[in-house]
Amino acid sequence: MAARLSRNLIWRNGSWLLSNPICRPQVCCRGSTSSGPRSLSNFQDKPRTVEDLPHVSVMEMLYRVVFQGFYNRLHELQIQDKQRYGHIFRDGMKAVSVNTPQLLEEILRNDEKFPSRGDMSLWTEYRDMKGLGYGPFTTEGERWYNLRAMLNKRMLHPKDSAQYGGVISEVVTDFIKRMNYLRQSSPTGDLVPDVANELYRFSLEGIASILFETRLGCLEKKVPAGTQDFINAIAQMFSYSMAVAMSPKWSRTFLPFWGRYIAGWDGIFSFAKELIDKKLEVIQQRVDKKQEVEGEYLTYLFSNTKMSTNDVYGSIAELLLAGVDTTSNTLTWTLHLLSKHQDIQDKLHEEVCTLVPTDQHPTAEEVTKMPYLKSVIKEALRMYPVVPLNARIITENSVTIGGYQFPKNTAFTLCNYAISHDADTFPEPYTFKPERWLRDGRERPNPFGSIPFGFGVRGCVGRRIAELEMYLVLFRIIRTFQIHPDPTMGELKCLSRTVLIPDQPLNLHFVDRGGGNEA
Ligand code: HEM
Repeated sequence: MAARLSRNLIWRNGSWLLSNPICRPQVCCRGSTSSGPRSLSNFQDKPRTVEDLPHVSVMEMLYRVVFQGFYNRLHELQIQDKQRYGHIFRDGMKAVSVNTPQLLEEILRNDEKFPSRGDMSLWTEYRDMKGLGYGPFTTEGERWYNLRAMLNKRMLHPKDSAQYGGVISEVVTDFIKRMNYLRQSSPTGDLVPDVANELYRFSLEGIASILFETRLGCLEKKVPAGTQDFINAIAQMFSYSMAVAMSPKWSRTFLPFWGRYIAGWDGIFSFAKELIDKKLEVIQQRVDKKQEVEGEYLTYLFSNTKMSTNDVYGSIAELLLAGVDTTSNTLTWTLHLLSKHQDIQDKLHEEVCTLVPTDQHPTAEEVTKMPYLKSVIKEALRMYPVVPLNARIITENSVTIGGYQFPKNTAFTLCNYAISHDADTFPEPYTFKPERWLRDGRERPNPFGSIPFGFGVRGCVGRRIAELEMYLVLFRIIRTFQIHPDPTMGELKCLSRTVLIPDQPLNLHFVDRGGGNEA
């Protein structure tokens, strides 16, 4: 995601550009306009083309992003752009932005056999330099298709993810213990500072226990040194990616960004390789002794697919990177929203207490059948779509979207944030209302109004695992604690740093509900 977002703002040869700019249309065009979108009823005999769209000039985009400070509030810019330029327009990077559920559906229904989100050279360059394999983010075309066929198994279907319920439950138990330790160490006896950081540790521990089949110790009082280096390496790689994308290649020898960016990747891969190699050794020993080889995800990749070790390195690293910030920030926003809505929290508490006996931990099957719990997460993802922006490039054919005809290789920017705040689809779009998603006879919103995990064959491979992690941990947090806001904190705002993150550390009070089962 980071590389994709950075791609949107790449400075090359003195100008901002998108690596896959729109081709010049071959079809007839009738003059351009920047005065606003034309309604579909204006559609006449000849198809309208990209030239007929309202467009944002490069200078205007630069002014807003750099001088008006929207570079870390790109989600807000989506809302402003929608008001200014309408539902479909050419953005400052020459891609076509869409911001309604209907247009999003039109684009995604045109997904090809091998859908593409666009250039990932920021990530592939490192892999090429070091001779490493590509993972699901960086691979394209038929190779991507074959890779996904292997990765999807044991991950994509709810039945596949359910098998990780036990592993995740153990991580949840350690997380609750840690929350207790932190709150009890606080001056008030119930305050947990910087909840997002704790949820980051939880998500990393959770995904690593599935992928590497090993525990990293992120939830221990002191994180082991190797794990801490790995966490720092991820942060380093992400924090220098924008600077690397924006600086010309010739500056790499004297500006510090490239070296630090590469050092971040080195740290990520060396940690992942060490764990993968250890696992490979264990599997090999079992194979040599003709013993049955059983295990979780990594064992499956090695023993049931034809993936090379190099490709496993590439895929595991990308799964890991995609799975931590997304899950942890979604949980952060969910807890923030629940702390502000005690009525919704009470309703959720009632559901979790009714459906599972209080002396038992919930199973994967149980949590995935809880309508209110699922609606709470779905609504949090609607209000804070952690990936606020996505993309598609239609490479094979020309395509008609919203009555406009586009040549092949047109890049589309999918404005997830503006779409999921569309007032026609979601009345009171800035109000937290999990009820919107209940299947209790009421009319449900257009499904393309909120697709936080993307869509189709290129959609999120980790969706079911992320959902399971979030349901299991939220269930046990709500059963154990009542969450209250910290009144000393100011209003929590949202920043777009590849994913949507809070603009300040979120502190919350975790008041023991007195059930006695975990506290
Ligand atoms: C709340 C949690 C998560 C959200 C909201 C999320 C969202 C997304 C989105 C929007 C995409 C792009 C899909 C598209 O283009 O249609 C994506 C792709 C991806 N996600 Fe997730 N994700 C989450 C968790 C995870 C987890 C836990 C993993 C790993 C286990 C993961 C692995 C991936 C990978 C590998 C891709 C690229 C797939 C491809 O290009 O074939 N994600 N995710």
